[in-house]
Amino acid sequence: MMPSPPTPPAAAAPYVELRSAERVPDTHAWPAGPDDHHPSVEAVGRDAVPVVDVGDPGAARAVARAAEEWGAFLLVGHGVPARVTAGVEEQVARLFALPAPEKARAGRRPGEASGYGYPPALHLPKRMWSEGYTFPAAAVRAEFRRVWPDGGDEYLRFCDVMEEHHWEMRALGGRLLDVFFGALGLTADQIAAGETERKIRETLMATMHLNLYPRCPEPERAMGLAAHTDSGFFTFITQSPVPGLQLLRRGPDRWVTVPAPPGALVVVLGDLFQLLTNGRFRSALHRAVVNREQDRISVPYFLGPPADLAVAPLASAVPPGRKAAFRAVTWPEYMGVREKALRTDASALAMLQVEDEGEDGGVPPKS
Ligand SMILES: C=C1C[C@]23C[C@@]1(O)CC[C@H]2[C@@]12CCC[C@@](C)(C(=O)O1)[C@H]2[C@@H]3C(=O)O
Ligand SMILES: O=C(O)CCC(=O)C(=O)O
Ligand SMILES: [Fe+2]
Repeated sequence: MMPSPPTPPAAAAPYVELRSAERVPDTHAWPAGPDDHHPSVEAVGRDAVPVVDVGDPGAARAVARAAEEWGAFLLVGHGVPARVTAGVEEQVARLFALPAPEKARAGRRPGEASGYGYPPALHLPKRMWSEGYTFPAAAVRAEFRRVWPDGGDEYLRFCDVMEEHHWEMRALGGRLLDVFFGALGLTADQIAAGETERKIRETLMATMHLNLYPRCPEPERAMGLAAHTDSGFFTFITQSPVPGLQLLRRGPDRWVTVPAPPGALVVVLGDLFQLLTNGRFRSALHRAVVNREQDRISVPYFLGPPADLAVAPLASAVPPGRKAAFRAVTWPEYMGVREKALRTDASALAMLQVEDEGEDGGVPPKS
């Protein structure tokens, strides 16, 4: 689900050199849109972003609460070495610091899933104040030959670091998935014996999207990454210590700035997880804002089903005697539905909802 009305896509302009800009050019200046009518607030009191320690015996309960209320949380106690996270940020900064023609060698062409370029699923009237690079996490070595065709030390170092990050995140993804299953009420035995649960855990696919948000001379006129929900199951976001990620809290609607405590990963739930949990866990509307002083890097690691796996509500998430609230869909099908929904200002999840005695299927109102 994305909040903005359908708008003509921005002209396929190449990235402008954002770092040296003294003003925000017209192409990047965002008029006050629906998102901007909500105030941005600090993450304190009832707006404190939930923190979950994955090693805590009460983790499943904490995850259930956060997933129902926020669709997002900060994850600690995950065991990913700080050395790996620091290495990733260093390598991503180095990648984006390469001269423009070197990055352009890996430019993502229309219809391609990977490469240097704009977020593939956001079609917006204005450009965003960021640079991006998307690739399947398992294909880092093949992908980055496009940037460093001759291989060499820089290439090898980049790939080693990204691969180690991928292994850590993939293992953590499987572990957190079981915590989510526990949060739905499954016992350890049921999780171990469940055929669907096993299939989902074993086939989880990972995509990485590297984001650089350069510091901006007029941050209030620019947008780092426009408001969106992620489409997959869930996303781990490794972010630099510079805050910028915001989550939309409802009633009254307000943007909450997610803190960036050292070592914490942000977990954001996606639309297919809302569908998988029959609407019990919610995907989170989020965006990234920019600031005047510092560049910010974020490295989201998207986990979702393989392209040919149809995702339907888990039996354990459908209340006894009720029908599943959504029809089954594959990830590529869902992307198509979402694209169509965007053009008609509809909610993609609502389009997949199955009528059932008029009860709430768990789709939140469009913002
Ligand atoms: C796995 C994916 C999720 C994503 C589309 C993609 O194929 C690769 C990039 C991801 C991203 C990152 C920025 C925001 C977003 C909406 C977009 O346009 O590209 C997400 C996509 C998503 O979650 O649907
Ligand atoms: O920069 C961030 O923290 C968020 C990135 C994000 O939401 C995305 O790439 O999908
Ligand atoms: Fe996102």
